[in-house]
This record gives sequence, structure tokens and C-alpha cells, in this order.
Amino acid sequence: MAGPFIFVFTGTSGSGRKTIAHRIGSELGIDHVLSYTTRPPRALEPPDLDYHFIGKETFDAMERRGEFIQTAVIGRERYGIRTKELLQPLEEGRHAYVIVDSEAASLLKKLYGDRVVRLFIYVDKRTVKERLETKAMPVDVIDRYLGLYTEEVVYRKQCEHVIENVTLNRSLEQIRTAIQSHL
Ligand SMILES: Nc1nc2c(ncn2[C@@H]2O[C@H](COP(=O)(O)OP(=O)(O)O)[C@@H](O)[C@H]2O)c(=O)[nH]1
Ligand SMILES: Nc1ncnc2c1ncn2[C@@H]1O[C@H](COP(=O)(O)OP(=O)(O)O)[C@@H](O)[C@H]1O
Repeated sequence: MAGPFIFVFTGTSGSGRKTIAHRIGSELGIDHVLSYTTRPPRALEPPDLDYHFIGKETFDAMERRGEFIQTAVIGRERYGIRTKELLQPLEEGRHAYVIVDSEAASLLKKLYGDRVVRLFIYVDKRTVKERLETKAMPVDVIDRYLGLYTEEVVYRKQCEHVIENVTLNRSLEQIRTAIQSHL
């Protein structure tokens, strides 16, 4: 078996990256390395599922101690992945997955080369809007995602795998096949 690998779920915001990543991660037994963020949790967003929610002071202190492999400011909030938490599964021979934007995806590729497999998930803009409205996502978040779409979608050209998430089961099948092609 090659690896261990870092599977990087990236793509357009609201396309289903978290949904797909968690389903495949738990099915294939891949460790999720959560990002830390200063963004407050949204209604019904549980702690420690998608993010570790922390205060700005805690984030700053962690950054000063050099704990993050990278950080980003997105929509005025800060995001980062802790180096130690990313490296631990790899050192213990286990694959890991993260869910990040194109900037972090590129950096991880640069740092870890063939160990990094980028899975780009997208759907068309209208579908993003419809899905998020159905789930009662705040309007400002939907607007931000739609505003980012054109800039985000071009990154697919650089990714190892590209999946249009129309039907969830079909997307899961495609991702499963893509991941297994590396194992
Ligand atoms: N660069 C970078 N991006 C991140 C990190 N963690 C999460 N992201 C991305 O930042 C964006 C955060 O958007 P947000 O609306 O708060 O959360 P979402 O519900 O995960 O889309 C998403 O595109 C995430 O994939 C990180 O550590 N670094
Ligand atoms: N194939 C799909 N069909 C319908 N709804 C989906 C599909 N994939 C994801 N969703 C829904 O779309 C919304 C956004 O998904 P999410 O995983 O949060 O996206 P992202 O992490 O890319 O922002 C969620 O409400 C999720 O349940």
C-alpha cells in the first residue's frame, strides 16, 4: 500500500464537500483532521464535527506558538489546521482527510507532493442556491458562496479528481473509486 495519504476535499462552497467527506471518511476509516476557526457555530452546527470553534485570543495564541501549518482569513474569520494533528495519523500509518479552500489545498500539495490527493467537488451555482435555501442557510452566507463561485471553480483544473455532486450516491461512488485508485 502506498501512502499514507492526505485526502484534500476542496471545491466550490456549498457543493457538498463536508457531506461527502464525512460519509467517505467514516466508510473507509480515514481520520478527519478538523480545522480550527474563530467563526461562531451556526444554528444547529455541532461542535467538533466540522470545526473546532475557538475564540480569537486562543487562535492568536496558537498562531504565535507556531501550531498551524497554515492559516486563512475567510469572510473576516480565521481558519487553520494544526500541524501536529495532521502529521499524527500519517506518522502512525493512517490516511487523513481535510476540507479546505484552494489556497490550503495548494499549500498542502506543495508541502507533501504525491502524498496529497485533491478531490474537487462542485455543482452549478443555481443548485448551490437551491440546496442552501432549502436548508435555511443564512442569506449572507449564500450570497458569499455565490460570489466566490467563479473564482473557486477554476481550481478544478489543478486537482487530481473532479466530481460534480449531482446525486449524492453517484458522487460517493465516484469518490470511493478515486480514493481506492491510490490505495
Ligand atoms: N485555507 C483554509 N481554508 C479552510 C480551512 N478550514 C476550512 N477552510 C475552508 O474555508 C471555508 C470556510 O467557509 P465557512 O462558510 O465558514 O464554512 P463551511 O460551512 O465549511 O463552508 C470553506 O471553504 C472551508 O473548506 C483552513 O484551515 N484553511
Ligand atoms: N448530492 C446532493 N444532493 C442534494 N443535497 C446535497 C447533496 N450533497 C450535499 N447536499 C446538501 O447541500 C448542502 C451543502 O452541503 P455541505 O456538505 O455543507 O457543502 P460544503 O461543505 O461544500 O459547503 C447540505 O445541506 C447538504 O446536505
